[in-house]
Amino acid sequence: MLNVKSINQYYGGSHILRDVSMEAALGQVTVILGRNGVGKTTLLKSLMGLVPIKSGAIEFDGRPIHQCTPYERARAGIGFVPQGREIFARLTVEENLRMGLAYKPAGMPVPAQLYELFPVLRQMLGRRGGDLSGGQQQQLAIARALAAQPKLLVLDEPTEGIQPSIIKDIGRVIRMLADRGDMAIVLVEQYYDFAQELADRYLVMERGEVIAAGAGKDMEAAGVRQLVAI
Ligand SMILES: Nc1ncnc2c1ncn2[C@@H]1O[C@H](COP(=O)(O)OP(=O)(O)OP(=O)(O)O)[C@@H](O)[C@H]1O
Repeated sequence: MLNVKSINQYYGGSHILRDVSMEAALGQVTVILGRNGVGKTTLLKSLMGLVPIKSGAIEFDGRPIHQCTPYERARAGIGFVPQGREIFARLTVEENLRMGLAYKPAGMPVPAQLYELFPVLRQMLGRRGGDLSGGQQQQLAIARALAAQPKLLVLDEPTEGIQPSIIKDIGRVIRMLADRGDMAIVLVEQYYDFAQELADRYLVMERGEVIAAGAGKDMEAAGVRQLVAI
């Protein structure tokens, strides 16, 4: 589904991603862990085409996409939930959800299933995004990414600054989406227990490199908790 082959990325003269390779499969949650500043967000931005890579390749659904614009990648079926959520504060919840459909044919409805996943959004359709709590905004950001029914969902630290009950809800939704079997999920996460609970596969980054990877069930035994402890 997603195949990242030895990518290198630079910010100016700083070599940030160093020969990073990874895969994500349908029906699986692939978790990326690592301490602050190791390049996790940069890796996701490279997947989305928000920053250019200098070398390597990114294949999605069997075709190279690393030359494609972010718009083309979204159209190809990649949904992105950015760090910090990036909700449109002055637009309503419903308008935010419609933004997720921006590149779909005009008049396409917001999938009703989103309100089953996040019932709170249905109650708040007319409320401005900026007036929602952090947890509700996170749910809205995920729902907005899901509106276009992506084949790959990429999430950057969805638990950051969110209260425990909503973290649980978000975890349930991520598991459910993966178990449906028609979507691959890539999750960057610093909250170890949440990451471990969801991971089918994991990889750990340090200074722009992948230093460990394996099956989610082996994370504890492999000492990943210690690798990412601050
Ligand atoms: N726009 C930028 N210009 C220059 N350097 C940047 C830029 N964005 C990030 N960096 C640097 O790239 C490195 C990787 O940052 P990145 O945000 O990818 O790390 P991260 O693992 O996601 O960290 P965090 O968990 O804090 O979000 C850091 O050293 C950071 O300072």
